[in-house]
Amino acid sequence: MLRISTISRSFGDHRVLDDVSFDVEPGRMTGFLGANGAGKTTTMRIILGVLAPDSGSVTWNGKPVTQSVRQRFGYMPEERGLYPKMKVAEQIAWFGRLHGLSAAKATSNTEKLLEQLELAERADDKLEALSLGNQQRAQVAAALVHDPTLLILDEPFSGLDPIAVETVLRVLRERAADGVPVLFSSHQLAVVERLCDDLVIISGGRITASGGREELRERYGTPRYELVVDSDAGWLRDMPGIRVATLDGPRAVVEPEFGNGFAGTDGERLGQRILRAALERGEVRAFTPVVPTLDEIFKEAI
Ligand SMILES: Nc1ncnc2c1ncn2[C@@H]1O[C@H](COP(=O)(O)OP(=O)(O)OP(=O)(O)O)[C@@H](O)[C@H]1O
Repeated sequence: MLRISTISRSFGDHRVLDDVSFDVEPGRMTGFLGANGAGKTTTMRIILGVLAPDSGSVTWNGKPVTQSVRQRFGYMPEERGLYPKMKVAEQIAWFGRLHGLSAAKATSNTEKLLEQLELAERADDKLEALSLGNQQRAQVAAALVHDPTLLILDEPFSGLDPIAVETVLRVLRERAADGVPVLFSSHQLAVVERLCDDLVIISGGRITASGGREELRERYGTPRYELVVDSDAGWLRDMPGIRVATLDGPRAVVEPEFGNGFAGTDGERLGQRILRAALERGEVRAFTPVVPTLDEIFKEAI
């Protein structure tokens, strides 16, 4: 497991990271979400040892990260680092050699990855001849070629078309399933919402929320119910203990006025009271919990 503990970093008098702590667990895809300039890249650079923190520490399986441990990490930097004039397979294998693979292993890993990333046909083309999306697939291959113990990827999905997103995702998921912790940054909510198991949200250099995706939904999203009846649901406005979030004739979305929403015993009782009141007035077409989207959580957490 990778543990980031109370890391702070300033550039001049600009405090870019402020007491940042979170874990990246084996076997999980952890999405690192934040607006431009929130501090994602700086955090990743510190994990990779490219940049030193002013205070705080990074540990791998409980120990400080040494150079030999770091050599086994896989990193896809924000400023993509491949050589435009070099052939795709040649340079991916070369990256494998830089990370200590034998020539034979570097070649076989490269071939397998290019196959998986659907780039095999472009193996002997120069990188610059590839579309931007394909260049990005090659970047992913370069980060993975040495079978890393940890994967840190800066915006790996940005600029990819939906098919390429699926291809890259399949490859990353396979690594995660093998027990590799995967941390990937993104400022695209929709991408992260679908792809991550765990989520770390950073805003202005501070972690504002972190945890399992479902757990965060429950913790941060305001729980609501949608009620659909057979006549106007305006009577909900007079019901004590709830607030009507939206009302459109027979269709309403309600949330508790105070406390922990509809979670817990009190919340459940309140839910049942709303349902009974609706049944007393006629037919109930639907009564369903509304799961908050990551978008709502993100807005609440920053
Ligand atoms: N070397 C540097 N010198 C001065 N300021 C820096 C340096 N590197 C980063 N910063 C500043 O630190 C802040 C965080 O930048 P960082 O690149 O970590 O954010 P980010 O979340 O990765 O954003 P983006 O999505 O735009 O890449 C920004 O205000 C940036 O201008």
